[in-house]
Amino acid sequence: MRVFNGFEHTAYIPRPVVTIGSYDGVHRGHREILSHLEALARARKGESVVVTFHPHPRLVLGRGEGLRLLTTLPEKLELLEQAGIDNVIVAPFTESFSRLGAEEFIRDYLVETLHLDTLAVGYNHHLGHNQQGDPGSLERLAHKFGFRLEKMPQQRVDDRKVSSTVIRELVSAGRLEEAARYLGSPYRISGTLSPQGALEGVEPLKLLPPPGEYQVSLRRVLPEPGDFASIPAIIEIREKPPVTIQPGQDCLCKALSGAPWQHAEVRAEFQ
Ligand SMILES: Cc1cc2nc3c(=O)[nH]c(=O)nc-3n(C[C@H](O)[C@H](O)[C@H](O)COP(=O)(O)O)c2cc1C
Ligand SMILES: Nc1ncnc2c1ncn2[C@@H]1O[C@H](COP(=O)(O)OP(=O)(O)O)[C@@H](O)[C@H]1O
Repeated sequence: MRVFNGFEHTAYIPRPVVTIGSYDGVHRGHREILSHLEALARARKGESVVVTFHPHPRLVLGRGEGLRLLTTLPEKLELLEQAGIDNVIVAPFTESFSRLGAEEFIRDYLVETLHLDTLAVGYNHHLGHNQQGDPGSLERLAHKFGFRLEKMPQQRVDDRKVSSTVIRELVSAGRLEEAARYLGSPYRISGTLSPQGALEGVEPLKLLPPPGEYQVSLRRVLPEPGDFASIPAIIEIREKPPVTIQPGQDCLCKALSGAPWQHAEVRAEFQ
């Protein structure tokens, strides 16, 4: 998978089949779009492209109060790679970028820079300034600029709509099995293992489950020959400091002293 930092750094992509969004969590609704994107790219003899934003739009637009994310950027990229995506463009989301209208954005970036073949969006997708570009106006723009538009129906699990918001609520309530069902894979956190077994450097914006002890399966992000694929561990999420969260100070991996992966980047997957 190729990752480009911004549109100005993209290389040539043949017949781009594109989708756009925050993709926080890369949940089952997202995955449906992604597998459709892959199938379309193969059928069109092109390549799949996910355009995602960093930082999360809500943090830039002043609606990020208390927002915690299901995935850090590296976690999101790993999940997109596992989904078989060919290219990801990480668009720096700034205030001035957010002021672009849907038409301007599509013309300048998707048509003139990428030369897109197809745009695939979910049933409720909005883009552009103040989210003015709804699926109806995207249809008009597809006609005007001559690309194909594919709209995906809503995905439900247990007869409930899958969304990043629903999954954030489940994780916040410690309902990690249900969260995993909506995500399509276990909820995970990443950090560096200290010799004392603490998980350090956890992204401050990462959503953590409530304080308590949890069974996890721990694995090295970059496995080395001879590594166990994963080892069972218990993670203790501590009460968060009241004002700011210092990276690494809010969770502790117990029962790992003597574990072989000190100083290594690890992922803990909640059971
Ligand atoms: C060019 C462009 C401009 C955007 N401008 C805005 C904006 O003004 N306000 C906004 O909320 N989202 C904006 N977005 C972000 C998307 O609409 C994004 O999908 C949305 O913020 C998702 O928000 P949610 O997670 O709160 O549903 C823009 C996206 C693009 C591509
Ligand atoms: N449950 C779902 N079913 C189908 N598509 C979905 C679902 N949830 C999100 N999507 C689509 O995934 C794409 C990326 O969504 P995103 O911008 O991350 O917002 P969301 O917070 O809704 O997941 C959008 O095209 C959106 O319509």
